[in-house]
Amino acid sequence: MAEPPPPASSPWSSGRSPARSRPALRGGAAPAAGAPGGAGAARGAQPRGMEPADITLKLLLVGDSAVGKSSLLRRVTDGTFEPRLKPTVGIDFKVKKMVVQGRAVQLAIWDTAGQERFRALTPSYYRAAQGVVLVYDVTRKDTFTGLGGWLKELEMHTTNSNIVKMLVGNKIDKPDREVERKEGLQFARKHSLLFIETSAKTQDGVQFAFEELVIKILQTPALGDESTEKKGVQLMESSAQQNKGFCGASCALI
Ligand SMILES: Nc1nc2c(ncn2[C@@H]2O[C@H](COP(=O)(O)OP(=O)(O)OP(=O)(O)O)[C@@H](O)[C@H]2O)c(=O)[nH]1
Repeated sequence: MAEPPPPASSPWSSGRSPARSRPALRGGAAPAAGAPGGAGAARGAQPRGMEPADITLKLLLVGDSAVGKSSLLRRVTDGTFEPRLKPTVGIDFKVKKMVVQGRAVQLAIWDTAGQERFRALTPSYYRAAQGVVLVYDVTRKDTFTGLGGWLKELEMHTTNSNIVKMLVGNKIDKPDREVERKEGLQFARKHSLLFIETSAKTQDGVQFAFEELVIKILQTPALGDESTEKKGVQLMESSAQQNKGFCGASCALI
């Protein structure tokens, strides 16, 4: 079925991601924050049974290269996992529609490249984000020790002082853990972050992480208010009921 017609000025135009291998940004020609570079609008007949989204939220995924940001994005939006995913070039973007606490929410999730050579591209994307998912790999200590740098970068570039930050320790399915859960929890407490451990491979904690982030954003008045405009975006699915109530060993939200 065709994607719904987007509003002319909507940044969430197509719900489709630019090709993963295509640099979304080149030569400093960054699209405005909130506007996916080159994402064309897929126009078509409005499917039956859709409800308009109450809220649109912009979320960012940041963290070192290969920690699993794109895999988390794929898992939460498509329900898939690719064992040999290529590194993100520039910026990737996908839309996730969910119902959280009875409210139709549309998430525009931006996946930034972790590789150093793309770092200069990302600051403009931090603008107007309501939530950030800061990801490290529990099997690579260096990705954990580097978190301070990511927090500094967030402080420097985010325009929203109330932005909700979630720390995610990913790849808990792997046996060779280098970062204990309690270390992640301590770091999260120290920096007032939500915290959860996940596996994009097995999907443990993934849906729950995004739901909790959304709930926290909705509970933050300055963020909830500015994002509650109806933007005419249509919902085609409601997936928030999946994994409802998941809170296994990996879950520790503060
Ligand atoms: N076992 C396991 N492998 C994972 C998991 N998440 C991601 N991977 C793998 O780790 C590799 C890197 O994952 P990506 O999702 O591309 O990492 P990224 O953080 O987006 O990397 P950049 O695009 O370079 O910033 C891929 O081969 C994934 O298949 C996980 O939860 N468990």
